[in-house]
Amino acid sequence: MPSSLTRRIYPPGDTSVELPAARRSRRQPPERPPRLLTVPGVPPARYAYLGPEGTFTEQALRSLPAAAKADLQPCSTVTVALDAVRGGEADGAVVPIENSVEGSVPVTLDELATGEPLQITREMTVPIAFSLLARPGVGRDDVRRIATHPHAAAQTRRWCALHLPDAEVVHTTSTAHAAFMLTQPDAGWQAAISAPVAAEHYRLATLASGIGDNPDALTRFVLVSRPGPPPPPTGRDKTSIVAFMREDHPGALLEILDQLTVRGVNMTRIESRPTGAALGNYCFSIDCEGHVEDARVGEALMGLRRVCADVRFLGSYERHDGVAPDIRVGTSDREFLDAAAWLARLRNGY
Ligand SMILES: O=C(O)C(=O)Cc1ccccc1
Repeated sequence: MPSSLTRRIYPPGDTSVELPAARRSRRQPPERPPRLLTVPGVPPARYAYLGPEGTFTEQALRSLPAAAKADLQPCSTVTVALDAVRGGEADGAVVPIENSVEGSVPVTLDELATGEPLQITREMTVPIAFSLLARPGVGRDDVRRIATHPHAAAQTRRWCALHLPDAEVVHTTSTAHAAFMLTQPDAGWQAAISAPVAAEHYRLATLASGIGDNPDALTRFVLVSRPGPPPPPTGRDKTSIVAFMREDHPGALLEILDQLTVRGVNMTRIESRPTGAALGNYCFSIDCEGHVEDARVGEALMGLRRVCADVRFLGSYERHDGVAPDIRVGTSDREFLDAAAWLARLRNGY
C-alpha cells in the first residue's frame, strides 16, 4: 500500500511503481504551483487519469484531441489523480463524475468540494459496455469471485445474478485494475468486469460481452485543472458549484434554489453530500446551465455568496451534448445590463 508520503501513479505498462508525493503540512498549505493553462487554446501536456491502462476514464481522456500528443499518467485512484494536479505533477486530470444509471461518483464530488481548489474545464461522456474477462483457459464454471469497480458492479448486477448467481462480487479501484490483477499470480478472483479494451491490454479471454443491465448507460467524465480563468462562453455551457449552508434552518435549501430560480438559471443536477464536519452537516453539489460570464449566472452566484456560508466555484465549461439553455424573458444579458444601467441613472439623479 502507498504510505502517506507516496502516491501511486502507474507508469505506462507497469502498475506497481510508487512515486514520492509532495510533503504536505496541515497547517501550512503547499505553495500553489503555477497553472500551466495560461495560453488560450494550448492544452496541458501532462494528464493524470484513473488507471491503470484500459479504464473507461482512459477512453474519455483519449477522446480529447489534445491527449494524442500528451503524456498520460495512469493513477491508482481518483484522489491520486487529482492530487497530481494539485501538486503540479500533472496539468490536468480526467476522472469519472456521474453515471446515467448509478448516479454520481461520490469520491469525485467530495474531492472537488474539499482541499486545494480545482476547476473543471471540460466534460465528456463515454458509452459504457462491460465484458467479463478471465485468464485464457478459465471457464465460467471456474468463477467464484468477480472483481470490478463499484459502479460497474451496480450496472451488471442483474446479469451476474442470472448467469453467475453463486459468484461473489468484490470491488476494486477501477475496472482495469480488476483485469490487470488477473495477470498477477495472486489476484484473489477469477474474473473481472471491465471495458472490452482491457482484454487486449492484459491478454485476457472474454467470457461474455455486453453484460451491462442497461445498454444505453453513459458515464460523464470531467477534465480538471488548477484554478484559472474559465474557458470562454460558448452559449452551451454548464457551471458547477458547491454551496455550503450557513446553519440548519427551515427553508435553507429553498433559499439556495431561489437564488437560481429568480434569475432563470436551470439546474441540471443537485446532490447533498456530508461535509464531514458533523453529523447532519451537508453541502450541495450543483450543476446549472450557463457560464459564469452570463449575467444571470453571475448574479445567481453573487446571491448564493450572500446566503451561504461558502460557495466553491468548480468551473464553467462547454456541455458535452451541445444543448443551449432556454433563456427566459427578463434573464438575458441585455436585460440584466439594462436594469443595471437604469439603477445607475436613478442613483445619479437623471
Ligand atoms: O473503472 C473504470 O474503468 C473507470 O473508468 C471508472 C468507471 C467505472 C464504471 C463505469 C464507468 C467508469
